[in-house]
Parts: sequence; C-alpha cells; structure tokens
Amino acid sequence: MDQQVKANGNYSGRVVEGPTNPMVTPLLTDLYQFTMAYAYWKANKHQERAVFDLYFRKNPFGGEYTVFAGLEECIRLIANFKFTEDEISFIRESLPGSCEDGFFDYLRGLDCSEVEVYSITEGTVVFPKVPLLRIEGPIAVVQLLETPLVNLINYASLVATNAARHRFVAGKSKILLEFGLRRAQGPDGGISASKYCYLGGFDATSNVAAGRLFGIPLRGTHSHAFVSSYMSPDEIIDKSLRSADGSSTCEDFVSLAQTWLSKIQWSSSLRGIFGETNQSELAAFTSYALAFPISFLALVDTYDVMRSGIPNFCAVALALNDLGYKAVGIRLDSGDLAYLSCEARKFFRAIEKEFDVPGFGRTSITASNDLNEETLDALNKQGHEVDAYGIGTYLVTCYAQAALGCVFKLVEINNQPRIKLSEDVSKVSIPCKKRSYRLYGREGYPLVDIMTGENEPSPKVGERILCRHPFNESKRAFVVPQQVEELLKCYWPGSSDNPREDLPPLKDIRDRCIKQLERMRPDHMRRLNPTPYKVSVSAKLYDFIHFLWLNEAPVGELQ
Ligand SMILES: Nc1ncnc2c1ncn2[C@@H]1O[C@H](COP(=O)(O)OP(=O)(O)OP(=O)(O)O)[C@@H](O)[C@H]1O
Ligand SMILES: O=P(O)(O)OC[C@H]1O[C@H](OP(=O)(O)OP(=O)(O)O)[C@H](O)[C@@H]1O
Ligand SMILES: O=C(O)c1cccnc1
Ligand SMILES: [Mg+2]
Repeated sequence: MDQQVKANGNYSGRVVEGPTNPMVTPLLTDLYQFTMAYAYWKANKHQERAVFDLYFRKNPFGGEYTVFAGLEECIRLIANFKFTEDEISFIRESLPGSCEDGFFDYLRGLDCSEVEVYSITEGTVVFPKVPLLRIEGPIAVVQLLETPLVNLINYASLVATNAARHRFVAGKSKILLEFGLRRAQGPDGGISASKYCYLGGFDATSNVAAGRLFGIPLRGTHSHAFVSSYMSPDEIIDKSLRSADGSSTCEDFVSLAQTWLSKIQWSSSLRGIFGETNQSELAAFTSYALAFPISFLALVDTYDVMRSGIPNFCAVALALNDLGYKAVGIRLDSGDLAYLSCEARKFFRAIEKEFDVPGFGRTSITASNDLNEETLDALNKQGHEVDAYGIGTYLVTCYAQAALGCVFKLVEINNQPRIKLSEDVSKVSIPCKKRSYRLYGREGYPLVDIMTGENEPSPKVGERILCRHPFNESKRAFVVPQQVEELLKCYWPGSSDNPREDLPPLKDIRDRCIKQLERMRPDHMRRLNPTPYKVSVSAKLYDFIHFLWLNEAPVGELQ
C-alpha cells in the first residue's frame, strides 16, 4: 500500500474521512494497550498475526435483540490511524523511562494498512456471542484498537437499541423526537445519542449540531420560559400578519386572536369548559404565531392545560386559519398525558364542528416529560390521543441499562486458535477465526445464527445443517435454510479480489435497521418474556471448542 494511503485513509481512490469527534485519536485507548504493545515489541512479537472478535454477551434492557451501530466511526478511526509527533512524545513521557527508542520509531511508522476488518453491516439486528467485528492484524496494533473500537460500538449500539425499543412500544405511526441533549452524558453523549437514536428509528432530533453533522431532520417546539416571559398582550408591538397567500394583511392579529377566544368562550358546545384564560399565555402564543405563522405549535401546560392553554391555543390557531394558515399543534409537558391528550382531542373536534374548520380535530398533540418505554406502554394501555413524543433523559442516558458490555477477545494467533476460559460459562470465548451466517426459515424469519470455522463449507439453501448451542451439549437442531446470509463482510482495507463494502449514508443505515426489525419473528421482539433467538455453532466448531477447552483447563487433583 502506498504512502498516500497511509496518510489520509485513501484507498483505491476512496477517501475515508476522519472520526466525527476529534477526540477520537490513537491516544483514546487504555494505558495497558501501550504497555502491552511495548512488551510485544520488546519480545519481537508485535508483528504476530492475531485475530480478535468484538461481541457482547447479553442483550440489553431485558430484551432479546440488539441493534448494531457505530461501525462507520470505527472504520474512520482505522482508516486514519496515525500517531502525530506530539502524541508519540506524550506516550514516551507516560511509559517508564526504560522503554527503548526503537519502540517510538515503530509507533511513528504505524498505521492500519496491515489490519483487516470484517464486520456485520451497521443497522443489522444482532445477538449475543456472534462477532460484530473480526479484526485481524499485527497483534500490537490490533491490541491498541481494542478500547476505541469497543468504546465506539458500545454506546452506539446500546442507544440505537433503546431507540428501537421506544419505537416498538410507540408504534409505527407515531412521530418520535429525540430531545435528550441537555441531559446526555456530555457533548459526545449528546451528539452520539442523536445520531444513533435516528438510526434506531427516531424521526428527528432537537440537537442542531447533530442535524448539521449527520443530516438528521431537526424538530422542536418552545419552552415554558417563552410563555412565562410575557406579561400582557400590550407587549406585542408589531401586530400585523400577512395572509398565507399574500393577498391581504391583518393589521391587528392580537385582537383577532382575542376575538376568537371570546367566540370560543361563548360558543354553545364549549360553554362552561373554561372561564377566563391566562392573558400573558395568550400573548405568548400570539407572539409565537406572528413569528411562525406556518409552523405554529404551542406548549400548553404552563398555567392550566384545559382551562387556559388549550383555549388560548385554539384562539390563535383559529385566527391563523382566518388568514389561510394551518396551526401545527400543541405540546403537553406535564400531568396525566393520556387524560389530557384525550381531553385536548375532544376540544379540537368540538372546535372543528362548531366553527366548521375541516381537519382541526386532527391537530397534532406532542407529549413530553420523563417518558420511557414503560410510560409509553402505560399510555397505550389507557388509550390516548398523542401523535408525537419528545423523549430525552431516559432515552439518551439509557437509564434502564448503563452499558452493553461489549468485549474484544483474542480468538487466534499465528493461525493457532485461542480460548479464554471462565468459571462462568457465558464468559468462555468461542475460539478460531470464524465465519457467521444467518439462516432464514420458510416463513421468511431469521431462525438461527451459526458460526463456523473459517474454512468450513458455508451452509447451503435447502441443505440440512446441524446447529449446536456452543456450550450446552443437549441443545441442538437441524435447520434447512430457505436463505443464507453471510454476516461478516470486508470493511477494511479490501482489495481487487475482495472489495471493501461502502459506508452508506446514515439514512440508509436507518432504513436497513427498520427493515431488519420488521423482519424479526414477533415473539423475539415482545417486551414481556421474549423468546431468545438461537445462536449456534457448527458441529465441527462445537467439537473443536470442547477439545480446546479440555486441553487448556488444568485437571484438578483431589487429595
Ligand atoms: N397517563 C399516564 N400514565 C402513566 N404515566 C404517565 C401518564 N401521564 C404522565 N405520566 C408520567 O408520569 C410522570 C409524571 O411526573 P411528575 O408528576 O413528576 O410530572 P408532572 O407533575 O406531571 O410535571 P412536572 O414535570 O411539571 O413536574 C412522568 O414520568 C410522565 O411521563
Ligand atoms: O423529560 P425528558 O424526557 O428528559 O425530555 C425533555 C424535557 O426537557 C424539557 O424540559 P425540562 O426537563 O428541561 O424542564 P421541565 O422540568 O419543565 O420538564 C422538555 O420540556 C422535556 O420535559
Ligand atoms: O423542542 C422542544 O420542545 C424541546 C427540546 C429539547 C428539550 N425539550 C423540549
Ligand atoms: Mg422534564
């Protein structure tokens, strides 16, 4: 590979940009990766060819599926992996003074041109133990990659899964808005949350930087501060509003809204629902409508939703309607969201009927305030009229589960398979450089993932294959796949006879994720007691794992 390739991540004329977050550098790793790299180098072992698998052991949130995310950022790091002189000086200062100069010369020349990355496609639904990434290369450099790769995959996949779970409960027809930036774990937590919640099925974010960086649709309403900043309608100086078609101008939109409020107050069907509304709130809504006549949406819970916010909103919306504008809707941010959304809907329908405004009954209702999977589920059970949810804290902090627990384990070195044993069987690693496949059944659902040794023949459509639980002897099944999908594809560096996969735009990854989730058998997806998806190994790999296990585990001696 030529020098230019090494310098800027360009391969075969295709440039891979650097990581989105400039904090992602070769130093974003744990100290022990450098101490091991030095010890490998000192022992002249650093060029030995190693294969590592990156995988997780358990699905998050008590579920039975995970959305794989974060791959693009891993490839961006790998494609541009190069130490600067400053970084090398810092590593020198951080390691014991006895470390030899030659090691720093070695770091100076280091890049990932000898590293190969095979990965599952980003946005795929994935399962425990199946490698998400298989990284092969000189052991010292692959070891340095462990921490950043696990870091880049862990939260991305966790929050994408959280988003997918919220989408599952909310239902396909609802608009899901990610509102988490202020509550996220720092700036990168916020940006990553916006990116990967979109990937997992959210429709838009309030995070402007994420909108710019990733092209995610931006959406938002306004806050209580805007409402409470107004004291009275007298504050509004420019009261004029041109009609939507530009043919006329209403000189006093404030009075028009007040007139509509009186009409609502005295209408026969709405009489008695409310008396005087809060006039400073009406002023705030009027002012907001003057600023955004084509996209007017009001936060209605600052004073009293049914006695003030909703009638005030309707008055301004009807005034806009006179000028040919259609108000977007309301946001509810407190109280019983099921009850209030139903009451608001009734009010909108009554207005539609009373004043003959077609479509007013369908005015959009957005709900927010500490929402999570459980509250969405409770709202569904109670019955509600919410069209859109704004979700922050519980979504982006992954409140229900702090981390996915991805690991990076050595499975082969110098063509010798390696295993890591543990008292806890779920922690025993699956050795060998492997391939993995997803086998689909007659009804089109994925049935099982199977891992095989690298050189085993691949499963074939229509051919019966034995799938074995990796560690439980009695669990096995024959499968006759109707479709076989190889999961690990080449993402770096690729060559003319083994081309590298493209890194698709975020929107395409999101579309893939949504399709993948829809293709799963419903019992794997349900929230309560979902059925585990089967993850298996070939008969040959099963035998080999257990041979290696017995070989590596010392035999105890009883006295
Ligand atoms: N119908 C409902 N069923 C179940 N949970 C609901 C329902 N309506 C609202 N919730 C949830 O109940 C909680 C209400 O919280 P809390 O009582 O702290 O808020 P509030 O008093 O309504 O508003 P504020 O944020 O202004 O204090 C929120 O988590 C909200 O999502
Ligand atoms: O509730 P979350 O899921 O985190 O969603 C975002 C929240 O952030 C905003 O208000 P903020 O919480 O700042 O103020 P509040 O106390 O009025 O809710 C918004 O009104 C939501 O309530
Ligand atoms: O636009 C909103 O309504 C919004 C944005 C962030 C947090 N809470 C609400
Ligand atoms: Mg809140």
